[in-house]
Amino acid sequence: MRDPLSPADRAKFIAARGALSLVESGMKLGLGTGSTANWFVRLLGERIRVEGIDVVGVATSSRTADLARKVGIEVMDLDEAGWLDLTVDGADEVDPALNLIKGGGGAHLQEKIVATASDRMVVITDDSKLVPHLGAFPLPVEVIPFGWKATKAIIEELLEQILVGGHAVTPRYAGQEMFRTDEGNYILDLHLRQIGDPHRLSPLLNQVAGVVENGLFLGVADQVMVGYSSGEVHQMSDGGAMQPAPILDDIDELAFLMNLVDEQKV
Ligand SMILES: O=C(CO)[C@H](O)[C@H](O)COP(=O)(O)O
Repeated sequence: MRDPLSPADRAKFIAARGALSLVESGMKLGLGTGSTANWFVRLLGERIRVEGIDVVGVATSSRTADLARKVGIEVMDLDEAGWLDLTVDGADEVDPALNLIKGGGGAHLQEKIVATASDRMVVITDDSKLVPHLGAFPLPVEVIPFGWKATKAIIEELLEQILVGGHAVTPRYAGQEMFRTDEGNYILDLHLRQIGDPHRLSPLLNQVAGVVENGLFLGVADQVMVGYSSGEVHQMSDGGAMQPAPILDDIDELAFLMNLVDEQKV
């Protein structure tokens, strides 16, 4: 039978399934944002439906909160939850030291707060996001709207001082309007090609007045689940070592996916 998922979605789906095996009843979970994290949220809803496990979720965006409630996950805010057992989220780039670029969906501020308020952060990704060095993906920086052009100019000057040319800073748009984060802020995308020293760049960016948070997640992720379109999933640990990950077999995958197809979600 033809797979209802495209190869790209199969890889994201299987990474999310790999992380599902880390969830235990009683956990407080951070729920990431983006197409890969959405698979995890849908699968978690299915596990709650089938097994009746008792978990609560803290969403990293209003989009994720809406989806989580829809699939039957109890959603709390972070202050109510206090501290989280596990956060599962996607990424735009992952290097062998498990450093990340996030914020392609513009949610990296809440994502970073939630991930760092968790005992463990597990990244779910397809293999296309694995890179030897961060920086080919534009680095998102959330800035407050007040004086954002001045903030942008200072970031450009900073990049000029610490990088060897060839970079650009572009405001993110959603159609004709500037993209707004859940906090009402703007995103500047830094086109850097390669980030030589992310540990140096991250605090420098965050020191600029008007910058709220950048999308570098350094030393935040504990583990990475890498999904492949072949249906395999591997766990990557710090240093880039890979080993096959277990998959829970208590979800009727075909029925779950066909249901989404019927609802035209796939
Ligand atoms: O950081 C994010 C949102 O701010 C996402 O996790 C990242 O953009 C990956 O998204 P996707 O799973 O859709 O490729």
